[in-house]
Amino acid sequence: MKFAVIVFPGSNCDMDLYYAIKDGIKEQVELVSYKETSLDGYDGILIPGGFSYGDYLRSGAIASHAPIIEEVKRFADLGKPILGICNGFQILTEIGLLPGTLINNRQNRFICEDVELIVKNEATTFTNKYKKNESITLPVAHGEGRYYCDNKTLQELKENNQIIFEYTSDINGSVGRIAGITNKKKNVLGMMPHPERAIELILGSKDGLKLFQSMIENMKIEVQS
Ligand SMILES: NC(=O)CC[C@H](N)C(=O)O
Repeated sequence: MKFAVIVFPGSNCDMDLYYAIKDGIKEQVELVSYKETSLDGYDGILIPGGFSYGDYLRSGAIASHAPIIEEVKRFADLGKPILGICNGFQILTEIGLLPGTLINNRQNRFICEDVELIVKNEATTFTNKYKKNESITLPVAHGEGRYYCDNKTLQELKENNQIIFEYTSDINGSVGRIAGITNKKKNVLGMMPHPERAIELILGSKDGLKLFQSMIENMKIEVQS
């Protein structure tokens, strides 16, 4: 199994993700430039956190026009797994692979802290090593992390079980305390908290590890079938 971590100008969690895969689940991983136009040979795509293009215009807005994006969309259409964390989540909403958007935190400042989340849907490629409603702790570090969508979209997210992670308290004003969602097909996950920064206890939590373990297990099953 081989993962690609897509690197944009201003990505700054790319190496965290790289090591989460290399050392956390001991699988192959390569950094792939935003200038590339092919993702052939990769089984999973990871879009890291950071400040792509300095978050100018809106976080993720300029990255959504990068050369690699058409290929990310093609990969999603094929049903292959894509995980976007923080700025990665912002990019996934900008390119329309996930509904809604991320806007300034209600408190209008950057927040950086460990937060408690509930795993609302454990029956996905990304979460099936967790228990339903399991409480986990992951760090957040964002200024534009407030998930927003209209009521109709929120209803659809609920009906299709697309809400994957929910904050236990209202940390930034997100609609429905949403911390992470998937697309309808459930092969694209976007989340604001950082599982790649919580893969060993020395980092304060290893609650993020099961996410990568779930992904790899399901990717292997998919390839065998
Ligand atoms: N850690 C990150 O990805 C930062 C996210 C982002 N660009 C923000 O501040 O909203």
